[in-house]
Amino acid sequence: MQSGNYLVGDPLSLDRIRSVLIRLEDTIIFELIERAQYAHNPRMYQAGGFKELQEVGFPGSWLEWFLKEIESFHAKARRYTSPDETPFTQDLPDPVLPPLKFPEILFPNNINVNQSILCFYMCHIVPRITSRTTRTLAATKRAHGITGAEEYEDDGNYGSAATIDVEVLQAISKRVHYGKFVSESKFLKEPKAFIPHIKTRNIKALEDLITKPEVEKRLLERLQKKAGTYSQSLDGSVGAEKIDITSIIELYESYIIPLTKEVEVEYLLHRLDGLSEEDIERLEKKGGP
Ligand SMILES: C=C(O[C@@H]1C=C(C(=O)O)C=C[C@H]1O)C(=O)O
Repeated sequence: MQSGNYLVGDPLSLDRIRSVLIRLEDTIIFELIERAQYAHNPRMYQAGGFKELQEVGFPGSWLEWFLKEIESFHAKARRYTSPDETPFTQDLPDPVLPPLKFPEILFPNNINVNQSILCFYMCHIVPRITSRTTRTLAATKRAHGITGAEEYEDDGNYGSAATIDVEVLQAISKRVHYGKFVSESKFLKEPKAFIPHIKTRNIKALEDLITKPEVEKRLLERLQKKAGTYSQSLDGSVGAEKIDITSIIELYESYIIPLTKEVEVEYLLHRLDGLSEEDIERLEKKGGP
């Protein structure tokens, strides 16, 4: 397994980049299993869902407040000076330490698709992965005479659930934005294949160039195995799986992979920005940035 730290080895080796994506699969699956142990708790995702937050001057949702507070601390610890970290929160504080000197691996860009990640996570993923726990909670409440709207979806574990939500979102964000490293690696391997389509902004041609169906197929097969193994109860009891495995496959197939490819294409569309014709010709002839 190659190091995930791009300061070690060839930072643009596609194999090394893919090994980082594979490691992030484990983080995402385990964190989703953790989140699935709590109910949906939909008020956590509603702006104004907690009057206590409004009273302290924060108009957003419980989860947005967690993201702001956690990312503000991480920003002071210079987390977002690293090119493989992308915040959800805007206007973060400056680091208390001078930024680390990272090698200029990526072409300058300000691609950030975290609002799309936040949207699909809250709207589609959380309700799906927590549905079993939510149903069990409702049955328990009914057994204690609590019926109607009070039955559903809320177990009050807002702090624990939001802490896990932030960890899942940060892992998904890192995975999706790693598409920039993937694109830089593929571009430098054969610039002349990409340059004409970048110049004509032929998105479909760029999508076809970066898409590797066999890699995606292997990923989904690996995910099925991993999710099946990780979600099993230790006693191997059937039906007590900790999470709906198909929800993890759907997360990747419908959201993570498509969004990663959108990041790859967006990065390529701006890969020649500011370069002179001579720079581009040099790229076409010899390769290299
Ligand atoms: C990330 C890559 O680029 C594309 C996106 C993939 C993904 O999001 O898993 C997999 C293969 C490619 O279609 C890659 O080539 O490894």
